[in-house]
Amino acid sequence: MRVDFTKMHGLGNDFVVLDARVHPVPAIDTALARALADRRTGIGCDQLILLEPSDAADFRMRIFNHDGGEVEACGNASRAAALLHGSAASVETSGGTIHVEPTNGGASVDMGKPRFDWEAIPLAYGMDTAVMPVGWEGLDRPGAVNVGNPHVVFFVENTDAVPLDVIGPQIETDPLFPQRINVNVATIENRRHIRLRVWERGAGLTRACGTGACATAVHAMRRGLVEREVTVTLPGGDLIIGWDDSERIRMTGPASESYRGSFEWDDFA
Ligand SMILES: N[C@H](CCC[C@H](N)C(=O)O)C(=O)O
Repeated sequence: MRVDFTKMHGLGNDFVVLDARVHPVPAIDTALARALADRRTGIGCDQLILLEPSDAADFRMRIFNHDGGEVEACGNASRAAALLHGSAASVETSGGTIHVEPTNGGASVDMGKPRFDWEAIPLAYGMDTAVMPVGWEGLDRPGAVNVGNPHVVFFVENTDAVPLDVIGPQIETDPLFPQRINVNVATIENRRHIRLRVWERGAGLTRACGTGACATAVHAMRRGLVEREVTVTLPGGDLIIGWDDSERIRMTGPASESYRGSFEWDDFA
């Protein structure tokens, strides 16, 4: 069976998007998602995105990481879905319902409210998630937050000096995080600017992580380090994150379509 796809990205965090609202898409399992995402033998992407009809929202978005695991949220893909959809929409995800709105060259997304309690992250045992009494190889006292998916946030003097390719997977898979975790290392440049690098759960180092930018921004705000609207500079570019009195996080940034293609499903099944 031939299946159409759209190759998209948000600041270089790239996706293969399948749209089951316009053509049939067979069931996706971990092995198939991993095979499609493989950059040598598959189409290649950080995340495989499946759009489907929804009874609870304008459409549903399912997210499969590079390792094939299905996860709850993907900020950059939310903007790509908005671009593809072409108008404002509510989007059902397993991490909650978000609201997307296309803008000139990208989209603005209401990512909902962050959750800070340890059971919501989740952590394996209770602790203060604002400044956690834990550390790994020189990275310590992080914050943790769930923004649809789980994140741990470290503030450091210089993000480029952190061997994130080495320490990221150690933290991602630490037993403290029963569902693993996305690892953010951030430098506060000033009260309106954060520099961020992310080791993503199930995908590794990516050019950008939308939920990571949201998690990092709200932690910096919670600690009083930045204003309630900041620019977050990732290796792939900038996102604007706001967190207003409604407690809902708003992320604004670019999204792009790279090309369209099709593949033989049975070649990967
Ligand atoms: N690796 C993330 C999913 C993708 C998040 C990232 N691509 C984004 O833009 O938010 C996780 O396992 O929760």
